[in-house]
Amino acid sequence: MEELNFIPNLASGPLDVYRNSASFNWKQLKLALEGDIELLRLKYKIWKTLEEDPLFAHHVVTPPVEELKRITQLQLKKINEYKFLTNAMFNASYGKRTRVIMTINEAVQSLNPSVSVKMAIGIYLFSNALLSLGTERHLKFYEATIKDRKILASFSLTEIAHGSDVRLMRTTATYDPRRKEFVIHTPDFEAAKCWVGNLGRTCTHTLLFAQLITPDGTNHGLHGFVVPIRDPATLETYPGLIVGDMGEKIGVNGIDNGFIMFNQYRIPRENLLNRTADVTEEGVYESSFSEPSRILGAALENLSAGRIGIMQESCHSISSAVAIAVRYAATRTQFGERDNEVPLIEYELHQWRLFGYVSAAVVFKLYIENFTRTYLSIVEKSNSGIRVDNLSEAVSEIHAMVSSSKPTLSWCVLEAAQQCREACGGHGYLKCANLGDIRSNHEPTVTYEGDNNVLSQQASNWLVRQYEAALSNRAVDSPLRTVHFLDHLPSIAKSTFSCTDTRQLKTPEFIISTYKWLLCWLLKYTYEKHEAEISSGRTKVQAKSKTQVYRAKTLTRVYGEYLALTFSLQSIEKKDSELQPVLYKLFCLYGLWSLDKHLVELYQGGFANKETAKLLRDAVLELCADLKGEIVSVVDALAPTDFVLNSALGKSDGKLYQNLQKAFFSHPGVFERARWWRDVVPSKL
Ligand SMILES: Cc1cc2nc3c(=O)[nH]c(=O)nc-3n(C[C@H](O)[C@H](O)[C@H](O)COP(=O)(O)OP(=O)(O)OC[C@H]3O[C@@H](n4cnc5c(N)ncnc54)[C@H](O)[C@@H]3O)c2cc1C
Repeated sequence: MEELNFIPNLASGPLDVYRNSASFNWKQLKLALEGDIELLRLKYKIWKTLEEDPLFAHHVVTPPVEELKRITQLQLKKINEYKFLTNAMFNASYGKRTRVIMTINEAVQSLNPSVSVKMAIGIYLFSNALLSLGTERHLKFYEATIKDRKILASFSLTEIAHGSDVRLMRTTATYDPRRKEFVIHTPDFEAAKCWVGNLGRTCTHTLLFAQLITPDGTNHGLHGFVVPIRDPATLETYPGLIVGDMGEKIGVNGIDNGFIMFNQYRIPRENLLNRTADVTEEGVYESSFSEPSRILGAALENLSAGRIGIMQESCHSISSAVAIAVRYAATRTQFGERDNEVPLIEYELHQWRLFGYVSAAVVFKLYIENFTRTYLSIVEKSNSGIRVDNLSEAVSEIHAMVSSSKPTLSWCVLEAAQQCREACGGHGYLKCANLGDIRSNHEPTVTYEGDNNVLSQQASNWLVRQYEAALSNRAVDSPLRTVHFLDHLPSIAKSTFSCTDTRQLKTPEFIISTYKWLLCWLLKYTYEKHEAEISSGRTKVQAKSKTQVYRAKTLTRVYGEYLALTFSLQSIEKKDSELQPVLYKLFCLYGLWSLDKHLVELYQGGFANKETAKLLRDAVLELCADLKGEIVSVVDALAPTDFVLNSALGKSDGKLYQNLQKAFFSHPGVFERARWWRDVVPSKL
């Protein structure tokens, strides 16, 4: 236990009543959820350092948008100066270094999401792209970004008229062999790049995706280019560019999202990221697929790393939201019998509203920690040229996993933030509760790095392909074994609900086998509809579109939940025996609480009988009741420090009304007469 002394103890107070009934030590659970003591130590070091720095002090009143952008940029500069990524960590193996970078990102995100997004795009996404899409000639940009921090980058893909459908983007990069340069051009406002984080005010370079055109007029499709935007010394944009800031958004206002139009803007030929394809000095296009395994690894990294980062951040957002709402529920009393007021947490309705989300937070954390390790080990092997069996299939499977999990997690976290806000009643609506900021800063994650509904379609396409293979007795391409159960399709499809007691439902075996049935049935339901649409004369695109609602979309969500369950279960099985009882309960609650939302499909497909809904819902409520004595310590394990949580309702001392009074009384001008009083009182004439 001494090894966990770097985690500050919690102040004694009203929450002790519930803390004392926990069956486990919350610090040990915290370590189990983090998965690595050194990374946990680093997180606490970052939080402590930033707490002591006035630049990171919280704002009681939201500053104007332009000021938020200034502060965010200054905070990023300061974080660079702190050098949380030490030289030793920087020189460690790819897997270790990336885990450290991800931890720094998570720690910063829970304090100020705008800074972490700024850092993730401006430093890590860009430098990763240089390594994976570029070659030796781009190392100077890499060093200047990640080591010297002289470059702050942005990522320009989205255009005004095209976002999800990237193929039709219209920004061009035409090669001019005379001057050995690419000429970047924006034909009209609809083709302006937009939404680009860091572009509005601050970035020095952008990673631009544009249609590459050779002198013979051939369009070779979208390629990546490093494009200088501003003079780093003055932040003046270069001639030939029209760059603007997009103005106020409904969250993450510290980020300067911008738009840009290029007017015959020239960049050197060498700025094309040329790992997979190049243009010779004379203007001949050459594809260089000399090392297919490395190229695939590179593609994998680019596609998935950013979305994994979003999922890690989502885990932090849901952890903070449930910590605030559960601590509030344990200290806030309302109603009761004979003047004996009862804490909200005692009400079954309140438990049901919140505990499912607490279980989701735990399951997601364990899932993402486990999955990240698997993912990084595959990328590391492939980058270093070590043979990875079925790499191409693994790349497709990981893409499907990420494309289903990002929607499943980010939507669930958004629902959680809203439910937690409501569970704190009117006080939850105060800025000082922090639930509003958590919600609105999290919200765009369902859209950026791939809109959730569009990503879902990519995941279901992969799933249906595996189903087709299983139907025709071909091998399922699932090196990570996420759908290897399709080899037993006929027997799974025949299974039905046979439980007679809630105890039989509250087991990983029941939950996992029910999910397998559900996936098999949704695959059949989606596939058969698609085939029927094709038979009726629709095109493939039309048929895909007609299978989304109730079918493919639900299939993807269920697959995302199944992944969270199977990966977290693997992790729970290896945890300390003292922690396992509570972890299994949380696992079962998440599984059954999620299955409750799929009862229609369980009945529709003939799995359920007349007892199913009753037993399943009884089991959910029993688990909620069982977890009541544990839940405060569970959220203690999930929560960051009080400074980071920044909530008058969710402080770990549980002194709800004292903290609320302090927040009210310290609000600037709280007791002042309105400065504008003269404008509104009746004039004396
Ligand atoms: C805060 C924020 C930061 C961002 N940062 C960046 C950045 O740094 N760089 C960058 O390049 N971009 C950035 N973006 C843009 C983001 O990546 C895009 O908004 C996203 O890819 C979606 O594209 P879109 O907005 O054009 O939506 P559209 O593609 O127009 O989609 C609109 C809606 O239609 C639905 N839809 C689309 N196609 C289909 C279909 N086939 N079937 C059914 N429904 C469909 C989608 O689900 C969506 O709900 C950012 C966006 C936000 C909000």
